[in-house]
Amino acid sequence: MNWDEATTAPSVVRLDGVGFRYGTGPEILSEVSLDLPPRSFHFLSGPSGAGKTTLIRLILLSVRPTSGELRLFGETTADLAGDRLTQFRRRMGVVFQDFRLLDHLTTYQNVALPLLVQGYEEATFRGEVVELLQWVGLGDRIGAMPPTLSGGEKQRAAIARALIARPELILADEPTGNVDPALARRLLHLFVELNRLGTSVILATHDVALMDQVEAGRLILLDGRLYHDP
Ligand SMILES: Nc1ncnc2c1ncn2[C@@H]1O[C@H](COP(=O)(O)OP(=O)(O)OP(=O)(O)O)[C@@H](O)[C@H]1O
Repeated sequence: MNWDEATTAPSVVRLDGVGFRYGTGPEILSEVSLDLPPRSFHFLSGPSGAGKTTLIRLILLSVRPTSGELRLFGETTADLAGDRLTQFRRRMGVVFQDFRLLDHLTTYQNVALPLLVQGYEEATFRGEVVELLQWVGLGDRIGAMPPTLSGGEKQRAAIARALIARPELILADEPTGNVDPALARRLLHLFVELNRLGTSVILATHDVALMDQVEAGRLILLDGRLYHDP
């Protein structure tokens, strides 16, 4: 990237004074502002119930701000609907806390699903899916059904599925929960490597020891407010 591109590239995620409540419930997020440049890596932390998953759902456009503005890839998202909304969502990959793998499909089919849904022919991506599964260390579990995978294997399958369509932004909600510290470090390094290749990463975690291993921005949610460290 040359200097001109670096200075003009729009923020991947920008929130200005965003507030959010579920229905008529209490305000979960208040006056949240955030400006994440392309190719950045941020941890998102905060106590249980602070709103980390909610913030991720907002960025994924699964729920909409009750106040303030959310911009993605330099564009306002307030009026997105239909095909345009689908196009925006396809620019993001997500690893859910509970994996959300489909139990009746193999590991390979789960990871290939986002490409099938987008209308690609299997012959065009088969090698790529296998290569990605090998990259996340699941080369020998390609034909396995999710109920037979360990927690760590399910997490890696969910990570591979989030990456297969080469998203510009990846959101991962506790992707290293439920695995031992050594595997957590390996999974973290998958995200670091991905970030080196150009993808922006937001990784929600409670794990301070994990955050200490990577030099990255830290976003901290506390009482509905978002703090930046540094
Ligand atoms: N669909 C919903 N309807 C109403 N309230 C909700 C809903 N989802 C979450 N909440 C509430 O919003 C608040 C924030 O929840 P959220 O899951 O975003 O927190 P979190 O920081 O991700 O928590 P954890 O670390 O435990 O996963 C909590 O008080 C939760 O009870």
